[in-house]
Amino acid sequence: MKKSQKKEILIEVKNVGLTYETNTKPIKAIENISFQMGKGEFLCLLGPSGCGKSTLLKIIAGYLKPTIGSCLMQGQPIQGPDWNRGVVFQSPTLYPWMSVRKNVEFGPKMKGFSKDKIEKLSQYFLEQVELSGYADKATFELSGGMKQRVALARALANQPKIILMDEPFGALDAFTRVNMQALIRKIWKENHSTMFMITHDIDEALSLGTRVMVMSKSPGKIEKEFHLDFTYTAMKNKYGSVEMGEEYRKVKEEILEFIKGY
Ligand SMILES: Nc1ncnc2c1ncn2[C@@H]1O[C@H](COP(=O)(O)OP(=O)(O)OP(=O)(O)O)[C@@H](O)[C@H]1O
Repeated sequence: MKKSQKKEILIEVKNVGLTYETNTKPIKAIENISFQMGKGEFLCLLGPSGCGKSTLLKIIAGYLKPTIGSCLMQGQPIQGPDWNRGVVFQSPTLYPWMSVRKNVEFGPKMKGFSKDKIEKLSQYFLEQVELSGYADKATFELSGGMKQRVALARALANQPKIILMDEPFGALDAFTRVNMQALIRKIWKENHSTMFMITHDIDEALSLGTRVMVMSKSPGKIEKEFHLDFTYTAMKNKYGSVEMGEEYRKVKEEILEFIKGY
């Protein structure tokens, strides 16, 4: 794509704010958030605990309605959850009574696809998350990292236009986490996906995101934004790791400096 060509806008968040009504006092979680997401972007969202990251993700997913402002997908208001947006949470919510394969096939089945298409989809995405050999296992037989890969395959099999991930690797050990990062980068590249990911890990954000946004403490607002290409250099690297050069250190320090203020 030529640089002068504009990317197709997938998500538009316009002056969004959300206040939770509680039994005691209202809690203003986020306010005045506006941004657009283009097709193919990998956006990572960082911010201090409680600043409203999950609230924003749930609004984009369609689980919550903003108190003020609007959220659009391809120009249409987001009215509720739908197949266009796949969601992956920190703790994979799999159906424990179903096999790995059945978990992945659940969405395509609900969409009424033919048996042949359902099988093709589950086979393809189980291969992508490197779990073909575990298709007939029960999900309780899997490790945490494997369960998260099933959750990812299940979200991908619904062929959403965007995947929203809330701290997807937060519960995993450091080794598994690094492998999952390489896997998600590969999936993003191979499928030309659009990704929105919440993380607490600055290195994770910098090494995956083509764009990183940093939020301030509650009520959360977007305070900083970076357009990055470290993830592309990691793809070229034999070991799939990012070169932490001068530019990387500069961005990381700027984010650390900002977060230290909270
Ligand atoms: N259902 C709810 N009812 C009332 N308040 C809520 C609800 N969900 C979240 N909050 C409050 O809204 C604010 C933002 O919460 P949110 O979970 O969006 O933040 P977060 O940045 O994702 O946090 P963390 O990084 O710790 O997961 C917090 O003050 C939280 O206590």
